[in-house]
Amino acid sequence: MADNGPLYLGFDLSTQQLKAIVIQSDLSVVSSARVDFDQDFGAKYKIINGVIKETEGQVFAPVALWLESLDLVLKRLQDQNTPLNRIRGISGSCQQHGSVYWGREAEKLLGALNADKTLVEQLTDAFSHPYAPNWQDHSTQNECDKFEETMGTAERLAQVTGSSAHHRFTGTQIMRLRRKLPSMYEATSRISLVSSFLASLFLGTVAPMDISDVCGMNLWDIPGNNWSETLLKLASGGTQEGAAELRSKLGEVRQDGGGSMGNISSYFVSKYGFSPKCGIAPFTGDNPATILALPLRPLDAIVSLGTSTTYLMSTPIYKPDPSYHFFNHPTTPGQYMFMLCYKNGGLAREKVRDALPRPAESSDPWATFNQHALSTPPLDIRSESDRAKLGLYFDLPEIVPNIRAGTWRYECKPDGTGLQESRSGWPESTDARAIIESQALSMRLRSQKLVTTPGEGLPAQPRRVYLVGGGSLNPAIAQVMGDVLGGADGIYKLDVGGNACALGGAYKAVWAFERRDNKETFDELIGKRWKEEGAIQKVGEGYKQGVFEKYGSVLGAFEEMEERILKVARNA
Ligand SMILES: Nc1ncnc2c1ncn2[C@@H]1O[C@H](COP(=O)(O)OP(=O)(O)O)[C@@H](O)[C@H]1O
Ligand SMILES: O=C(CO)[C@@H](O)[C@H](O)COP(=O)(O)O
Repeated sequence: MADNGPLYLGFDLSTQQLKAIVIQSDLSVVSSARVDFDQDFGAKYKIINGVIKETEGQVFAPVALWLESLDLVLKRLQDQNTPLNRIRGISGSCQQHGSVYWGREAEKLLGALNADKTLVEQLTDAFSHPYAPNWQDHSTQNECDKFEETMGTAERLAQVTGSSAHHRFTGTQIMRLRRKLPSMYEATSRISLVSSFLASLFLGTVAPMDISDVCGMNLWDIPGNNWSETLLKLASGGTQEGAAELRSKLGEVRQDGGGSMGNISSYFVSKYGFSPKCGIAPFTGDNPATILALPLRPLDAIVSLGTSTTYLMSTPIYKPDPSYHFFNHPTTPGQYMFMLCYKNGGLAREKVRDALPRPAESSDPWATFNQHALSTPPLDIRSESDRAKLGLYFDLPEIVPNIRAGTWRYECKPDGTGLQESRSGWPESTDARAIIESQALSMRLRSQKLVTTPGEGLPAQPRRVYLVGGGSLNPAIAQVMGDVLGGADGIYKLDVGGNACALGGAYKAVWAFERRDNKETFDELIGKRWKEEGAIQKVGEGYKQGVFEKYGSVLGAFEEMEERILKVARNA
């Protein structure tokens, strides 16, 4: 490593952990550290998988947990002798949709932090609410109905805000909390997204929201590039004054994803040795940051296998639909991020894994799951007379399709006809492949309009599929994902697969502070410095003629299965 060049720090504050990664201008990684919420603070904050679950479908995280985690992750970087004094810029990525409620003392407390004390000791009184609603929350069906009623249809709401109404979207969450906790809402001076909350700690003042992450609220009018007055009014009680008050709690939205919002707060200078000149770039959502972890080309897709599973593409075409999401691109005006998001990702796969016999204590906990996933043929069709097996494994109520928690097992002929619920079910060992197939079939179904043929004679599919997030470490998941989704050029994983969003945050910091004349685009700058070798690894063939088509034949049956279940099992 050059011993005097600038360094950049990227964070990822996601559901189950806080990660930090330090890189150089040439994008090489210098050091990284992480705090695992359950391992480090599980008992103290009574969290499971980073969150607390309550009645009515509420899911939230204690804000104090994140304050403690920030001090701890910085200490861990310091303990590795990371030269924090050389960090020129910081950015980061955070779980989307979560909201943090600041009280009237917030600015005063943020601006007067003393390095002899911890963040949690000094900032507990800065909040009007000690909890941040989490993206897994599903307590807001009433509010979702109102959002769609107010705009007329789900399609119209999606046209304006990039998404139809979603339980986890911040606008519906704010509307519910205002109804449930009016005095808390009244005592709130500002509302941050998780991304602008983390940026605020570093800035020492409440930071503006980010132009991409703001699209996860159902409040931002994407084509109009402004808050939707109609939706602000709805979320704040139906009056003009209420809308104005909410607008001021939300604050201005920063239009530029790059540049500096200001220098780092003196707390971090005194306590951890940061340079007082270190700048803070806008932080964004973890999914927008993931598409910044590598130069994405048209027809490339990213599948993020974290707590949630997401499917991401970058596109210049704004084509919203109630079954998926559009966000502004985090760095490039005129570009958009297409996203599918599933609640039933990593934890649902873990549940199937844990129903199988446990591998020996010392070996990979996924060994048995992987062995079954790889030894089961596609759709468990072993002979011509076999029927294809299709399942849905929803540990939590799903987002799209909007189906309650449950497990369903169906069968159909290999050509997709004759769909019926499986009478005898199937052994748990078959679930290992079936759950990965099911998650991938859902993504293929919903993204099919966005892909075209990547080469002559090839069916429409992504060019490359990049896997990131914790699950990308799993070779069996990579193989089955590729079988279903295709990927003419193969399936790849990022070498820092589990750290992709933190890396995207760090790349964003490099671009934010080093872009030429404030004009050079993210793709131009990162494209020149990013080297494929050492950054990604091919982990699967992707498109396999015959196999891809086999899954294509049952795609209609998969959709029909969802529709049938939806009719009887719509979320309460
Ligand atoms: N080898 C593995 N195989 C499959 N899944 C894994 C493996 N290692 C980690 N995971 C999954 O990764 C998930 C965490 O992913 P991560 O991207 O770090 O989560 P988040 O960013 O949501 O906190 C865990 O829930 C776990 O199921
Ligand atoms: O709700 C969404 C996206 O809409 C989730 O993707 C969250 O952003 C949390 O992500 P992970 O913790 O799974 O990374």
